[in-house]
Amino acid sequence: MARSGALRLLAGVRDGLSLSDQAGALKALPPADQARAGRLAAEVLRHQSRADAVIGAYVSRKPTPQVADVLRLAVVEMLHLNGAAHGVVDAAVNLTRSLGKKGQAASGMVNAVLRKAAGHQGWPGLPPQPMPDWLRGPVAAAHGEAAAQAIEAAHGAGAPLDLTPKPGASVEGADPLPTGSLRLHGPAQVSALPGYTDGDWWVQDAAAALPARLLDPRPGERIADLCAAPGGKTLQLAAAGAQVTAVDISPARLRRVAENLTRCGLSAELVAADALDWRSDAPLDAVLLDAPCSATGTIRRHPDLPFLRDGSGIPALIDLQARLIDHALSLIPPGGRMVYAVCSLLPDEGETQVAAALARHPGLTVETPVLPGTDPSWITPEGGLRTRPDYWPDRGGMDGFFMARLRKAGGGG
Ligand SMILES: C[S@@+](CC[C@H](N)C(=O)[O-])C[C@H]1O[C@@H](n2cnc3c(N)ncnc32)[C@H](O)[C@@H]1O
Repeated sequence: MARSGALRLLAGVRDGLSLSDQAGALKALPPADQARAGRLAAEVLRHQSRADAVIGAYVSRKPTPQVADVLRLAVVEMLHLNGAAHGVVDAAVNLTRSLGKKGQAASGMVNAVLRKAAGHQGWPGLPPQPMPDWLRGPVAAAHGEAAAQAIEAAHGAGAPLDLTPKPGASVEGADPLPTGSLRLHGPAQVSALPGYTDGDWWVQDAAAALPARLLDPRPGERIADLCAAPGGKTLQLAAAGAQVTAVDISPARLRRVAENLTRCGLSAELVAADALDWRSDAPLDAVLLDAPCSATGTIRRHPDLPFLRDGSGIPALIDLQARLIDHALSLIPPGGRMVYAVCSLLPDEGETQVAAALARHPGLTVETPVLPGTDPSWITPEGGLRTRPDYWPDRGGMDGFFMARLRKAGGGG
């Protein structure tokens, strides 16, 4: 059942739906099968080019998209997830037969191809799935070819589960990371983990937890968290004792902020608004702007992203980010601070945005990030902090983020 669920999810991605858009699509399956279907679909997307290389060695004619997904799923199960060949091949043949007349005609071919693929020796040496050209070009230009390959390998490895603990909280069995996050390896049902109902922690990638730390919130400070949902950074700011206003354009996504705050026993003011139109009633001490972006730093956990995007939306995002930076700066007093962050691998959304903001705002400065557990080599020439999926390879990587702490001209600070 999980396999047919995975195929349904893959067909959805080919139709332009993200895996998270399809969260309700498998409701009829038991929860464990839904979870396994999601994991299988994600692994196929992470290794599609490698699976296609294996399949290509044994097919004489290009299979239909549906049959291609059955073949890819079986190859990934056998060669990557160490599934027992006989069970995987039988299941794939049955799934092919269930695809109607064309499937029945293809089932013999599927059986023959997969029996040969089961003995394929070259899987570990196959190159990782390449990033799409619109992403690979700028990443390789900024960081070099070796880094682009290392990032691709990190995308293939997927992501562990990171938690941000409330001050003083711990989670049994989780590895503490140098930056203060906790890391769990292997699949886990989040709501069944110790401390979930008590709200001792929330799910947040280790790199995603850095922008709020960079802002260095103090108890009692009034801080606006712009573009706040689902609220990982709002929770960090509130847990540090700040008076937080969380602004997001999406009321539905803000509801998730509310749920997370309630579970963790924290509070913040929630405002559903376009951040570009929002102004605070009372003076602010600081702003955190986690701007909407290409999300290309999160491909480890969202392997569907390269299949759904073609890069055409990026110029509009870059324009929006620049306008949000200018507006955020208008919200803080002279001498006030803001952190700009994006979960993007693209310099145009990170390093270049900050360089452009410095040029637009005379007197604006970037403060060198000093964050426990981060490496000085992550600091960029603009004075921001760049994280990449290939960092911490032995620990399981981290999301790609760019962040910078900006100090507005004037004031005493
Ligand atoms: C990268 S996510 C934010 C993640 C969040 N800061 C966290 O840590 O959980 C970007 C968010 O920006 C919101 N957004 C996009 N455009 C916006 C705008 N013009 N004003 C306010 N929020 C916006 C989206 O609804 C989305 O929730």
